[in-house]
Amino acid sequence: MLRVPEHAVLALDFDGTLAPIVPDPAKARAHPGAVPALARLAPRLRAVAVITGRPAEEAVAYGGFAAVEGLGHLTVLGAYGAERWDAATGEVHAAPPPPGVAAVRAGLPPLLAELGAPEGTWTEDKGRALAVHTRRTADPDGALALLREPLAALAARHGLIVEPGRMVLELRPPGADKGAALREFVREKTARAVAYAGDDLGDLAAYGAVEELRGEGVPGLLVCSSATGTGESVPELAARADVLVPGPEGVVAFLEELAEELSGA
Ligand SMILES: O=P(O)(O)OC[C@H]1O[C@H](O[C@H]2O[C@H](CO)[C@@H](O)[C@H](O)[C@H]2O)[C@H](O)[C@@H](O)[C@@H]1O
Repeated sequence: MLRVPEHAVLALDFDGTLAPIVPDPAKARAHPGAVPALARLAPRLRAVAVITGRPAEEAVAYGGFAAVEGLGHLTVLGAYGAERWDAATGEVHAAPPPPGVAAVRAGLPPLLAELGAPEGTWTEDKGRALAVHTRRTADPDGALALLREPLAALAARHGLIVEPGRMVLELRPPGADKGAALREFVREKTARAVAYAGDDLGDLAAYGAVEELRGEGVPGLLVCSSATGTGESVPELAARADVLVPGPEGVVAFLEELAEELSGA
């Protein structure tokens, strides 16, 4: 990446990587240093993308990514790649959600009541997916264990899959993942090097894409935004990463360092 920055794609996850984890998903915001660091870096790279499980428009708003000098060509791939926002147009492109999403939306409240989902269980309606969060319950891991199988069964009945994450089970359509989204973005930009930073299970697919690209001769760098000490780290991600940094603060420091190196290049 440092050797051919003008041919390199940098892609990053949002929650837990660019934005610190907070109890209320609606209050998540990019680390204050994230946008300035990306704005310094982006003009020196082929392209920069944020690849997230969030709806694209929400990630743009919570990230503060719109109308930023230096980020005029940023792309946000939301809903695991099913939605796309480009800073150059300010438009979001997405296919309509499949009908199974409406069926799951209707089926979730009675199922959660029937299961006795503990107080604090909260459903985030993302339009094309429903995410059931347990972070605000007294026992988040216990609540996840209680809900995991019944939610998987509900999702399967309506043609959806369950995407597990940090204190969340997301019921979403199959067919998109961060790996496919990253591969397609690298192809579109005809990039010759790639770096990806993530923190959660949903990022493993993007790690896989970078590893595949390496096999095809495209140099790749894997960065893990580690949640060490929180009980939420993903050992598989950490084991496959080239660089381990302590959460969004560490990611920002890493981006700043990279920007510094490239400004001297
Ligand atoms: O792909 P990402 O950008 O990492 O998005 C994954 C999910 O992130 C959000 O949930 C996570 O962050 C919340 C805010 O810090 C936190 O409260 C929650 O426990 C985490 O799982 C978001 O709410 C989900 O919709 C995203 O799919």
